[in-house]
Amino acid sequence: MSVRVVARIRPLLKQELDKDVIVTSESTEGEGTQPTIVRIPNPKNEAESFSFQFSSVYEQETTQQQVFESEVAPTVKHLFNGYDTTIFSYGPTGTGKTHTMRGGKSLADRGVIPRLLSNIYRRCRKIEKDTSGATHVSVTMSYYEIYCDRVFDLFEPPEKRTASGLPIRDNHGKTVVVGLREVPCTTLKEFETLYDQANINRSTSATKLNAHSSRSHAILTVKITQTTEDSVLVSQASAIDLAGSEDNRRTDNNKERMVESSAINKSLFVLAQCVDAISKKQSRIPYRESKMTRILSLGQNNGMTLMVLNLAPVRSYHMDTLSSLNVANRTKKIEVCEVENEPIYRSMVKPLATTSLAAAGGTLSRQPLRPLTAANNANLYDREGGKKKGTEKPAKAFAVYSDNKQSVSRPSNITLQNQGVRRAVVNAHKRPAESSSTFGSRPTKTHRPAETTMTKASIEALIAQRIDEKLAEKALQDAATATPALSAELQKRLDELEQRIDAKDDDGKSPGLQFLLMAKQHQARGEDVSALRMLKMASPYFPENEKLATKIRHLEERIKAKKASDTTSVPAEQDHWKAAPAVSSSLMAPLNRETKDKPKSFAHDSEGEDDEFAPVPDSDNELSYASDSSFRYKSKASRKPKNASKKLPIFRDTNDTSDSFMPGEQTPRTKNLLRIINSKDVSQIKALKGVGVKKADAIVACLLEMADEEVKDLHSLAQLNGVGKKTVENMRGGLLMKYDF
Ligand SMILES: Nc1ncnc2c1ncn2[C@@H]1O[C@H](COP(=O)(O)OP(=O)(O)OP(=O)(O)O)[C@@H](O)[C@H]1O
Repeated sequence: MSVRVVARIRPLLKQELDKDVIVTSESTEGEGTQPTIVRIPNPKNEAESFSFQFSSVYEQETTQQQVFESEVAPTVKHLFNGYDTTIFSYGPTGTGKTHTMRGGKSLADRGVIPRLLSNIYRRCRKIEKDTSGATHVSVTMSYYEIYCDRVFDLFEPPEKRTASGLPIRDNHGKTVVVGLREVPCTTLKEFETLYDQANINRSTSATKLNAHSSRSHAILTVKITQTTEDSVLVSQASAIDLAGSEDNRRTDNNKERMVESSAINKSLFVLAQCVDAISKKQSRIPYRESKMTRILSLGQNNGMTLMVLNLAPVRSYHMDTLSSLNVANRTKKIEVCEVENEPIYRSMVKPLATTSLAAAGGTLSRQPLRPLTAANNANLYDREGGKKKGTEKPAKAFAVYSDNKQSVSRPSNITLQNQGVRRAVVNAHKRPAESSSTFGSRPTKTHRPAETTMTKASIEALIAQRIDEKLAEKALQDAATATPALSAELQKRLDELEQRIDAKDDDGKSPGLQFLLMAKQHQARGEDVSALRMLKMASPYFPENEKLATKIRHLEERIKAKKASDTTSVPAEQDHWKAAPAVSSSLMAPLNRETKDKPKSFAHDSEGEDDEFAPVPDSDNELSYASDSSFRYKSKASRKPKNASKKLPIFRDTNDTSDSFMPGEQTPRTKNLLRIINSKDVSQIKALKGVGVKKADAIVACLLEMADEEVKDLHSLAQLNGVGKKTVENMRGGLLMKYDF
């Protein structure tokens, strides 16, 4: 299933005015229903607006309790059934991330974390009571921050910190923080004391944009261990309060804050890159470029993931809000494996490892994945407030044993990294049950629950094997369609640099090197504007470094020269972090324009800031990181429709002789229709003539399957499942003629 993304718009702060509110919510199902759309004006043309659809949108007046009850409480049941959950808040500085996660001191103000713990303890007591003490539930937690790309244990007082922080390591595909304390915590009261104390240790400072700005990402991991006479089940909840992105043109940050801010922005920038790379199924996901992304492992982590996108409603956040909406919009497309942790039978418990797991949490290694369970649970996250059919924990499909993992050679042509499904496949291959060489590696009969028979086990093993085969097939297909990797030579150089950085990292010597690495990577891909940004972020770490200053100067000059020579198309390279909204520009907004606006123009019209935010692309696809040219808005005239055919001018209006399938000959009406389709926004698409909810859903499903492909012309549109020529004519006919100028 995908990451669930919800947006929360915070109320106005004292100094903010009603007249400056630009972010609003809407519901698709009519008045009184839960909004799902965030609407915000196009900064280039306020007569237009962009809409972004999420699973839920919480308006200004939403209480802490409402957010918790709707989003987090339903996950607790699954947590106790053995599923891991990750909840993280994301958004610009001062938008309410800490308020959402931690909240205030009063009962009503308590945020997601204290409420979650309160819920967990209540459930612990209930389980113990219901089983008359036969099940014992223990809760332990770790809490740490990533400050300037260094990891610090928040349960340790600051004076005990080493300058370089705690090292992180990869451990069988999981990121672990070495030496992190894992503290038992038996009551809510104990938790509150610990948590409050730890939060004092967290790095916060006053900035111009937030009097109590978090200067670090904070990760709380709660591990729940349910022990019965013969089994141990471990699951964990991770709650992550990310630091907010900062536009340093607005912060007036001093040098110290600037260094923090660079580190925050860099890690969030990498997160945005990871999100983009995952959603484009690229073979290289840049997780390693920041500790936060290594730990968060979006798309790699199993279990349920909830992203709360925090937004400020006012104009001063306009660009930051758009950037965050854009990233969140991509995040919702990330698929995560929903895998249930399996109980470990007590006779099989292994000795505890010496390191604490970070994102993986805990000292027990996770059990082998169970593809069948994962498949069964695809719809587990019940959002409709009740039990969905089939959302109950599925009956165990086959007996569960904690065997020693066997090393099985990986299929050579499957990329193992970064793909939840692929990892599931590989892990599945490690499952002893699936080994074709009988069940010899299974525990001996004395280790098994008495009621399990060999026949049943073999049937289950067969079923599991078939499922694994199917998953392997899918992984192979994915691998085949993945974007080609960087050249081997370039990749090698980047890897070497990464290793050097890793080595220095542990000494805490040079986080600035990481910016340089990223600058190099961007330059290698020809992304000069992003490279420049990275070099500038690196510069506080290398004050008075002439070479770096010269490099920055040269790059600036090159970008300027490029702009000058490129006046027809829009030369602005999209900065990933500041990326302009790639989504659904509103259908209604252009239609509602009262002024005689020209059709939306993406022409580059100014220097400076606009460079970063300038043009609003028609779709996600144009926000590619692949090359400089991919950041440009190609004039539509220069686009080659995929299946262009000169012989098919079938969708011409009688008054429109120019519209055909040839590049450059589409009328504004056709362009508008394609823009609406490519927005993948169900609410817009269903508003087209002759398209209902069902058809709109089918179209969006088709588009999602096409991954990065856009529908480039009417002919391609007519090829989509359930569309056809007539529907296209209807859709197009229903759009106002005023676009045909
Ligand atoms: N839903 C809300 N209701 C009331 N006040 C809120 C709400 N959300 C945020 N605030 C207030 O807005 C201010 C900024 O919130 P907060 O510190 O949580 O932002 P943040 O996103 O965590 O910022 P940073 O990234 O700088 O840490 C605080 O004064 C907070 O109390």
